[in-house]
Amino acid sequence: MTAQLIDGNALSRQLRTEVSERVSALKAKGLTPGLAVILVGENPASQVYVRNKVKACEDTGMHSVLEKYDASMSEAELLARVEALNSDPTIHGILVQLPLPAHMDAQKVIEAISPAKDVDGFHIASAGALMTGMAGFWPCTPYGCMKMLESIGYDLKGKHAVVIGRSNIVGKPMALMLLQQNATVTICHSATPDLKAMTLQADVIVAAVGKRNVLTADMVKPGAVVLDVGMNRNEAGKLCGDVDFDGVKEVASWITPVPGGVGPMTITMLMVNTLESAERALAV
Ligand SMILES: Nc1nc(=O)c2c([nH]1)NC[C@@H]1CN(c3ccc(C(=O)N[C@@H](CCC(=O)O)C(=O)O)cc3)C=[N+]21
Repeated sequence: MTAQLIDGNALSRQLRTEVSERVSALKAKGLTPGLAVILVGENPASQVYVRNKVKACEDTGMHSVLEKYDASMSEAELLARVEALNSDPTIHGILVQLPLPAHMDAQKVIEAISPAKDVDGFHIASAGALMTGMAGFWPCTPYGCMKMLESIGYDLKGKHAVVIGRSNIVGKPMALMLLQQNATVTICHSATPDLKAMTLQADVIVAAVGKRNVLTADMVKPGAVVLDVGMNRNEAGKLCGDVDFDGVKEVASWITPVPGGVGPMTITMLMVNTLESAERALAV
């Protein structure tokens, strides 16, 4: 058997078209959604991601501001920039690109962002909203994974979902979103003694570790749905995920590729959150 592809580029195009239409409707009411992206330092991967985010804004008709600062910027200066954007009425979403330089406390900077503009969904208020089912912003990567499952008409009710990885940005929020859709959820991590015994029971597997070949074909139940959140490079410098794609695609029913899978969906959900924030601002 060969799995069908969940195409993150195609789904992103479709969702971004819907976003563009809602952006036009807001503009007709006199409001242009705006995203501010702050990049501190010269991390080459971050430069690429940030450029993609700004381009996605332009493509959907949103306003965007990219603020680039030297790695020597002080934490106090960054906090002052965040404060200024919090009170800027043309900005509905604020994203501080991670990782930040080592002399900064990333969580402290995130907590300085107004929860109303926390389109990354990293603020403790956003995490609390997700946990309790209140209105807030969902972190973009797991949110994109949920949209991918929705796109294939997958009903999570009564299914067993196994999440590999427990980060605040992907693993933990992913588990909560799957739980909200009535899946039985298992979170596996570096201290899980027998990962394969867990994944073999899974109807849905989300691999979010940041290490190649965490999931191989022998670990997957035939017909399972596999979502690959990994962003790694192989020896040849080629982008690859956490899943041994060539092996697992022979066992799974659906699988996301890397590149062209969860990555573009992350950016799409950032657009969705920013639009949503602007719509909420208008509703006030
Ligand atoms: N505050 C903050 N929010 C983030 O959302 C955030 C962050 N910091 N720091 C870095 C990570 C990484 N990230 C990616 C988003 C899209 C792709 C993506 O579109 N990838 C393409 C390939 C891009 C390429 O060729 O390098 C794909 O998978 O097809 C990748 C990585 C967001 N991040």
